[in-house]
Amino acid sequence: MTAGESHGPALVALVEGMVAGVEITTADIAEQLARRRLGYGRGARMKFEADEVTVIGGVRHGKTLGGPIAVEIGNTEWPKWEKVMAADPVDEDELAGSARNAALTRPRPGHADYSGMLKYGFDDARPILERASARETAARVTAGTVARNFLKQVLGIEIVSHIVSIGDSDPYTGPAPRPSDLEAIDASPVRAFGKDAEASMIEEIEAAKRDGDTLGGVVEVIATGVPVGLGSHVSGEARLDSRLAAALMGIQAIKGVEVGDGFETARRRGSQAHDEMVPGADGVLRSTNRAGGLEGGMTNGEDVRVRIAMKPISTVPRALATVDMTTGEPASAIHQRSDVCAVPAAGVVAEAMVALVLAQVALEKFGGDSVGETGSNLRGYLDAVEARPPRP
Ligand SMILES: Cc1cc2nc3c(=O)[nH]c(=O)nc-3n(C[C@H](O)[C@H](O)[C@H](O)COP(=O)(O)O)c2cc1C
Ligand SMILES: C=C(O[C@@H]1CC(C(=O)O)=C[C@@H](OP(=O)(O)O)[C@H]1O)C(=O)O
Repeated sequence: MTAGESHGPALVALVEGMVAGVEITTADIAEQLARRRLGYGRGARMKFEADEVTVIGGVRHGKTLGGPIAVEIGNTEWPKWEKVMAADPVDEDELAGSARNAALTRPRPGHADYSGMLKYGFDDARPILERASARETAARVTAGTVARNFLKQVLGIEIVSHIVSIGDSDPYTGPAPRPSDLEAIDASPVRAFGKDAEASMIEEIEAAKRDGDTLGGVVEVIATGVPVGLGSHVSGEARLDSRLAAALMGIQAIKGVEVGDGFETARRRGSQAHDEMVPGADGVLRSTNRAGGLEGGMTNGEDVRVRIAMKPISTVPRALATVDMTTGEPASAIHQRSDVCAVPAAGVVAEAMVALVLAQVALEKFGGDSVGETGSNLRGYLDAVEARPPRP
């Protein structure tokens, strides 16, 4: 669970259900938050604002305690917004003349402004955009860091993402990266895995910037070391593919989720769409992973691989046509500043969402209250699984 507004004093992330003994520090969270702020095409706000991490509860001397974990992500820009976003009533005089407090009455097509103003009964988009803003993803990345550490320390699962394309750039078509490639990917200004794809993405962003426009793109997330049998076939809600899709679609501006080869699979014949099995020395082997590690709503022991489609940023500098909600007249949509492209950041957020879902299904399967107990439950299961089928 997360709480907090974009220009509020802080965001809060609350993680429930994590076992005791997971190693996690303020520095681990800060490191993941720093990754989220990077990326060619991000707006000015990423430069002047900083995330201040304070772990409020659930962790002692660098290890989780088994209770809810609460983390505050303070916003260094708060002093500028103290009055405009105050929780308690503020004297009208104190707000008079404040540009920041001026009512935002020209909803941006593509953002939450219009529907939110009507649904929640506001004449000003401020109360809507404050919570709709993807600033909230800082809290998700924070929660995801706890899940990420748990997955790595207990199950050996690691997660990497990279940007496949931005706007109409030439998509990356090479082999999927491994977790050991993460540092190189983060060193790329667009979080690309491959120099050709990187150059094409940067070109797209430059062109959009010149034209006062914005861009979306495609992100791929890969989880390695995932044991067979997470998730379940027994119901729609239990299927891991549906849970991953819901979590990823829940990220601001994500409009599509693809599992494995996804839409491309729909164009293939069955003989070319699935991942054939052959007996190997260590069990069943697959020469392909078109399914993205998921069959029947369960992991099949291969890498989990998903892609997401992000729409272009809706605060378009060359402002889009809208209607002023006060006068009913045609108008230009709100624009003060914004990201041109936030796809690289969305990749880091997507890693966090995948980590949270995988941690949840792993804990459903293996249970336990401590790293040791969950680990021994996992080992018992893996011993049973590894004995099947008999080796030829
Ligand atoms: C990391 C990230 C950064 C974003 N930055 C902006 C931004 O600067 N300006 C903007 O209008 N939308 C931005 N968005 C997108 C909005 O949050 C999103 O368009 C809005 O929530 C409406 O999208 P929806 O239809 O998916 O809810 C960003 C999204 C993400 C994931
Ligand atoms: C602050 C963050 O992202 C913000 C997400 C966002 C939006 O509309 O989603 C709009 C921008 O904020 P503002 O309109 O105040 O410039 C981004 O900077 C962040 O990611 O930390």
